[in-house]
Amino acid sequence: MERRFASHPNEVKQFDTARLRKEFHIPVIFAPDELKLVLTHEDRMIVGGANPVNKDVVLTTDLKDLGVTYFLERRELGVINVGGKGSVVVDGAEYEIDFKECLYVGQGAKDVIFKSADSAKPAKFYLNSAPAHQSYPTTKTTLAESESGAMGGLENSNERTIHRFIHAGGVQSAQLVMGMTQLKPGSMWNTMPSHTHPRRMEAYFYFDLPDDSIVFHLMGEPTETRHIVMHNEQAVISPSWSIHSGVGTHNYTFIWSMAGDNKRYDDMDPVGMKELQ
Ligand SMILES: O=C[C@H](O)[C@@H](O)CC(=O)C(=O)O
Ligand SMILES: [Zn+2]
Repeated sequence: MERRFASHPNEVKQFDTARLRKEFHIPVIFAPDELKLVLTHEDRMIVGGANPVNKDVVLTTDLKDLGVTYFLERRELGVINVGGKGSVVVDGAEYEIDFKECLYVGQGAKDVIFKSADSAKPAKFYLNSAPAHQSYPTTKTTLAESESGAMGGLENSNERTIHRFIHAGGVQSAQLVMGMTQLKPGSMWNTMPSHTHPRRMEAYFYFDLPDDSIVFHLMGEPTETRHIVMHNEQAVISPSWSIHSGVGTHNYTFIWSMAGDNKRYDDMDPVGMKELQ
């Protein structure tokens, strides 16, 4: 497991492109038959992926990684499948998780195994895990069961549908909040006007993006914005003090996830358009 430390905004102001990418950009989420994990010290969120192709992928850890005997001993997990049909087996109970479906796995689950239904169309499980000191029930949510709503408009090129899976009013968790936003064709902007939430960090994972398209992800303090170029199926870490927004050369979908002091989706400090620099 890769470990990244947290960054101070005064230091980040000095970063060049390579350093910004090294600290915040996660270029590889899926590798065949592997579990890829990045632990950031921003609220100790883990961002990663499991991509079972020719064999199942097991959620493992060792004493050096988390200092526990099994991964979810003191953590909870959110999973969204962005690939072919698959399933997640949690302590012997199998949950079929199809494209854009979500599984929450509560603290204390000992054995978590990721499976693909068809190796020609492997499942791609995007993963987020946060520390948890209380167990909540393992729960699957389909797109139709999620709390969804329309946001934005075509005149601002940000017509999109938001799906909230794990949040205060949905699937219960200790601190993890997770959902997915799908942009309509012709809409390129997410989360503009932008916001920060000093009470929670956030991670974005961009997908449904053609190979020859990119997203300029925007980060930084509102008066010190920077960009990180994103390709399909890549993630980016947003510290609590940073905006997180983006504009693509094509429409796309992204998964957002947060960890921190509360689970209130609407707890955001809006940044006025005229404040941005
Ligand atoms: O704190 C919440 C997050 O930044 C996202 O949910 C924003 C988002 O999905 C969007 O505007 O499209
Ligand atoms: Zn946010």
